[in-house]
Amino acid sequence: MSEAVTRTVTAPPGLLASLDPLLREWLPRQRWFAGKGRPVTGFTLVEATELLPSTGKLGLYHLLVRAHQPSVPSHGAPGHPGDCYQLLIGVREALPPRLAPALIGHMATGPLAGRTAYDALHDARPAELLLEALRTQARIGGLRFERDLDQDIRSGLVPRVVTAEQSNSSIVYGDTFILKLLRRIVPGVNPDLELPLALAREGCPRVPAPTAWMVADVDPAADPVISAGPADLAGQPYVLGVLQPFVQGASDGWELALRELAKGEDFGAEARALGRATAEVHTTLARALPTVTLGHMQLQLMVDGMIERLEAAVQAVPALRPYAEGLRTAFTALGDLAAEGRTWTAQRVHGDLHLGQCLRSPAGEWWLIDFEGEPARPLAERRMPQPAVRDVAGMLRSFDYAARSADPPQPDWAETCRSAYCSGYAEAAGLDPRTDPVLLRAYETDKAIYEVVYEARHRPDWLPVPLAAIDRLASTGHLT
Ligand SMILES: Nc1ncnc2c1ncn2[C@@H]1O[C@H](COP(=O)(O)OP(=O)(O)O)[C@@H](O)[C@H]1O
Ligand SMILES: O=P(O)(O)O[C@H]1O[C@H](CO)[C@@H](O[C@H]2O[C@H](CO)[C@@H](O)[C@H](O)[C@H]2O)[C@H](O)[C@H]1O
Repeated sequence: MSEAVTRTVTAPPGLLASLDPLLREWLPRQRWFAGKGRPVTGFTLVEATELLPSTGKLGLYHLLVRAHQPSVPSHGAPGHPGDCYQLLIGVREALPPRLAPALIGHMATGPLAGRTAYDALHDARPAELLLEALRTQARIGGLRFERDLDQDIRSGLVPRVVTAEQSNSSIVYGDTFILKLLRRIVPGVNPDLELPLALAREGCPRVPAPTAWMVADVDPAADPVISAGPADLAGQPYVLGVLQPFVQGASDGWELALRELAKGEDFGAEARALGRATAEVHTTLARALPTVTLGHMQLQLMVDGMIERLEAAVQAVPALRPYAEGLRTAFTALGDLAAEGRTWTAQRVHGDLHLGQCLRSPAGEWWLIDFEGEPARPLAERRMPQPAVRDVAGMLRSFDYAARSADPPQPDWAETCRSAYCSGYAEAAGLDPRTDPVLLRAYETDKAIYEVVYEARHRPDWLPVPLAAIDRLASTGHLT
């Protein structure tokens, strides 16, 4: 800790007021904005830290803001303060052309009137500043930068922002590290840091070990979610970002699968290796963190949750309505098994496993990333032990997604992958997920419903992909 740099700084009063009209327009256009399709009517400032003073050529502010959206059902509830977003706001006299895509807008009023605000993640200097803060374990205002001292962080690595479609935002440093900055921030232990740290402690080679991380200590009185919420949240840090080694030259499983499909090539061997990698991660998580036995009551709660999500999805996406009854049987069948006395082991899982979360290094090793879980679900739910089959179902859905995205669709390709994946999983875990078909079907159905809602919200052109699966799952109970 001797190297730690501590500075106490807050952003100028009135900054949020000047940004308010710009952010109302800019925020909803961002890929990572969770409240799509509904206007933002204002903001609450949860945290503001000046990283570079605006007196210089470049001002830099770290903000946590809650976006008010009264038309979002939960946000309409009395006192609901809206989702909290992490913003890194750069302020310049004028934007150089290379930063034009990062423009937020020109501030007309307030302490920085006449200046231009932009998303500073796209700019090298702010990105360098974050890495340096992590390297030196800085404390700046309410921001705390922590690191694993056993891993070396070289200074001066050149940053570049990742332009891929993401739920968060990432910066790659010299092909050595990748910093993921979470966008929607939830107070409490974040599985995207918690699980990779636990896996690293156990020496699991399938997951990049966190090198450094960034958290905010927020004044409970500044965040309406804490001041009005459960007492155990007060004092919990807000996890803002995680730095981890960059797997150089890696392709993600989704790209690879599409490439093989386009060439008409078999993906069975890779699917099998992926099954083994998933099982290795599951086995390690079960060793590192508590497991529980789910009895009738817990299972019934889980089934109720699935049915509630189905009902909410039918409301949100009317195209689901004709399938609702068929889909429901997947969940009631699971409830029936539980009522007969079946029990299941539950453990910590990835929670949103799909081909895009798997990276293959040029040496052919598979890595799993992004342990955040499904971002839209409450943190407490994402951190609950669950049957490991949940992740298996996510991957099985992903093979179907890839096969459906091919022109023409390739159902046999998906079937080969699905089977190879389960065999690989069984080899490493000693348990074949296909021996539990009712649970697997319930989870595949739950995931396909989630995907329908996700696509309707984020990528409406993709909606036919999960809807095709819904059609089969509702009528036959099988995906293929
Ligand atoms: N350790 C890593 N090495 C190489 N690339 C990575 C690594 N972690 C993430 N990526 C790349 O960044 C993308 C986004 O990362 P991810 O954790 O999935 O973020 P998000 O939650 O925003 O989707 C991944 O699809 C992958 O291409
Ligand atoms: O990677 P994220 O954590 O952002 O996950 C979200 O976005 C995914 C899409 O980018 C989405 O995954 C769905 O589409 C994939 C193809 O693009 C497919 O491989 C997955 O099987 C399918 O679920 C994911 O559901 C969502 O949470």
